[in-house]
Amino acid sequence: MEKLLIEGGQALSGSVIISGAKNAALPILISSILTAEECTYTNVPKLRDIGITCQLLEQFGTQVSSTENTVVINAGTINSTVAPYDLVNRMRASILVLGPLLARFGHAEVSLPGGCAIGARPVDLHIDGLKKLGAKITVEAGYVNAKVEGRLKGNRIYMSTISVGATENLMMAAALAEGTTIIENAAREPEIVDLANCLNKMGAKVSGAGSNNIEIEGVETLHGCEHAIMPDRIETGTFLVAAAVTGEVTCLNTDYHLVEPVIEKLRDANALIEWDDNSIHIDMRGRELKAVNIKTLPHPGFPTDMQAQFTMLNVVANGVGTITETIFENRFMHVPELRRMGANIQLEGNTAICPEKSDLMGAQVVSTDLRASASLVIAGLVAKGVTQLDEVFHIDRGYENIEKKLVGLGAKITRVDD
Ligand SMILES: CC(=O)N[C@H]1[C@@H](OP(=O)(O)OP(=O)(O)OC[C@H]2O[C@@H](n3ccc(=O)[nH]c3=O)[C@H](O)[C@@H]2O)O[C@H](CO)[C@@H](O)[C@@H]1O
Ligand SMILES: C=C(OP(=O)(O)O)C(=O)O
Repeated sequence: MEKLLIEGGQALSGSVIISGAKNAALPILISSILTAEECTYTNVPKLRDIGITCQLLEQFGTQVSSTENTVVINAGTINSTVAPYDLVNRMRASILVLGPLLARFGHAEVSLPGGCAIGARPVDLHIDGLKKLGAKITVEAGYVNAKVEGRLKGNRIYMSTISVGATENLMMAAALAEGTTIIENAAREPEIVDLANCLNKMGAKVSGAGSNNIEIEGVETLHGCEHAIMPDRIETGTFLVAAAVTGEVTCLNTDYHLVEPVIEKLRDANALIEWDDNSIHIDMRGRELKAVNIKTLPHPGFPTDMQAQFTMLNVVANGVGTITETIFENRFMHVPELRRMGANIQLEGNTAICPEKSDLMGAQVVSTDLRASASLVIAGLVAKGVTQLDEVFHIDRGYENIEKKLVGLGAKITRVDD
């Protein structure tokens, strides 16, 4: 099992190149299912979840080739529409194949993703939305079986809960439906805009992505495309928080506008932030770090995927900081691990309160999920002594070369395998 050994106490300084966004790359790679022509994607991050997505696409019979950060997919050779448990189980976003497979082939059998460390994460909105488009869907023996006679039919779909994944699944399915679909109360995340832009390059007619109402005028076929994946706003935010507790960092190949909710909180924390067209500089040297108050919300609110990192920031900041998680019901798994390092965090329902600044000591801690691991790495950078982070595969789901990037900024981190 691989683990990270982090020797704390080094001031971070320098520049880091931000990778393409995992949460944009996953649906976009999956959207290649919608066409029999070749699609070329650049700025694809090399991540565990991207590897699993490629395996899943190959399982359907697609041809996938990758070099560095480019992935080329040809789904003209698909001969199966079954997404098996052993792959879906390894990555929840696999459920996103349901809409595209159904729209292009008229059938799909996709294993139900289970819950995960951060919550139950049901897929009812995906299923109900596809039913509104005319699919017949049953759930049996752990599989979602979906069928449609002829093409899906456009419809008005109101989402009772804002869901990123369901919005993406339905947008992809509706792209090949007959007639017009309107998704009301759609998610507005930037990754949805990136997916819509990519679909439009394939010949789809999607408008309104990034707003509450997305309109998709279905077309009969889609064609191949070339698309560069947007920068990862969560990786950007994670490096900004790492810098806020240790020194100064410039994030390159990113976009300030993607991280405005995070920047606002870093300014509340007393960070000096400067930015230009594709970089963001944060400097905390000689400044007092102040605890912040945060409530996670769907975009453009504060992202839940940055909650664990800011919980960690509050641990070492001056003053009282309060963080309320409203998206997932169990997203505080990092708290007991941070406590093992000496963090004073009180949990009251879905709120984590840091009443005062804590001095952290290195300890053996375990990753429970992706962003929890990121918060523990940041804790390790600040703590006295050595932190051993176990189950490190969680962080490899979403951070490309995490330890190499941090070492490039002056951190002392090694990966060991035993
Ligand atoms: C691959 C990807 O892009 N993952 C992101 C995506 O996850 P994901 O798309 O899974 O998250 P959703 O936006 O769907 O989930 C939001 C809330 O809706 C609930 N829900 C969702 C679907 C459904 O059918 N029924 C239902 O009740 C969920 O349990 C959750 O409480 O958005 C989350 C919220 O910003 C992020 O934390 C994840 O990083
Ligand atoms: C929760 C996340 O991802 P996923 O939806 O893939 O589990 C995340 O990126 O923080």
